Amino acid sequence: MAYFPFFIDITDCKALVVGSGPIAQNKIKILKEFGAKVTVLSKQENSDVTKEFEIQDLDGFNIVVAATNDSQLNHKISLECKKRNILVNAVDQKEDCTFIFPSYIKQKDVVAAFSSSGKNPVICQYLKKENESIVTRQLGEINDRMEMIRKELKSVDGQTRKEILKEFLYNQLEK
Ligand SMILES: C[C@@]1(CC(=O)O)c2cc3[nH]c(cc4nc(cc5[nH]c(cc(n2)[C@H]1CCC(=O)O)[C@@](C)(CC(=O)O)[C@@H]5CCC(=O)O)C(CC(=O)O)=C4CCC(=O)O)c(CCC(=O)O)c3CC(=O)O
Ligand SMILES: NC(=O)C1=CN([C@@H]2O[C@H](COP(=O)(O)OP(=O)(O)OC[C@H]3O[C@@H](n4cnc5c(N)ncnc54)[C@H](O)[C@@H]3O)[C@@H](O)[C@H]2O)C=CC1
Repeated sequence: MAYFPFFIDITDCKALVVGSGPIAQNKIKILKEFGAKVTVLSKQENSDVTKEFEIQDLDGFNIVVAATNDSQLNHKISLECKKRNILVNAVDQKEDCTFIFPSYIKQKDVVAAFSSSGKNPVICQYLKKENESIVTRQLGEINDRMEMIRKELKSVDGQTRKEILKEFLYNQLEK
């Protein structure tokens, strides 16, 4: 079954990443790019908390990424998060994830995200590459401008508003 693409506001969510190797670093960068408050726990020095993981380390977090190289530990973290209704991603096992990271293009607040529902991340990378010429920086900037215009058009009837907004968008794209 395909996964449904919820877009979720994670600003100021408390995220815990267990592990600080290259795979964890990528997830940390992404979570921070979308405004989450990230704590990194691992046995390595390049973490906020340097220690062996224990279950009570999950206390107080809304999002957890199990990014260790120990698949049994990642599985254990996932089970505990599921019990506590904490969103969990395990980097080595799709079944241990209650959410997965897509491949995405972000231009300011415009976000295009691609998923294979965990079947084949390389397809996601292909889709990202193919769409980079459409999801441009310009589109991100136009989006900001259109937010203001849309607010000003609140009192205009729906159909007219839609037409004005579409025309504005296409005009801007031609510039
Ligand atoms: C389920 C998921 C969970 C999650 O991580 O969220 C997951 C799981 C796994 N990935 C594995 C391997 C690889 N993953 C990548 C790349 C990406 N993987 C990402 C997401 C996801 N990967 C989630 C599903 C997303 C979906 O399909 O919709 C991307 C999109 C997002 C990101 O991580 O940033 C990012 C591309 C971003 C970009 O470039 O834009 C590459 C390619 C590369 O390295 O270049 C490889 C090597 C090739 C291969 O093996 O396929 C393995 C085997 C691990 C092992 O060997 O042990 C597992 C475990 C398993 O399959 O169960
Ligand atoms: N989802 C994805 O896109 C991909 C996932 N992977 C998976 O990601 C896993 C991690 O990869 P890397 O970052 O390269 O691994 P790594 O070996 O560089 O890092 C492992 C990290 O886990 C920490 N760790 C291990 N046991 C711990 C414990 N008991 N308590 C606290 N911290 C602990 C280590 O201190 C280290 O920071 C791989 O084993 C692989 O299965 C690999 C490729 C892509």
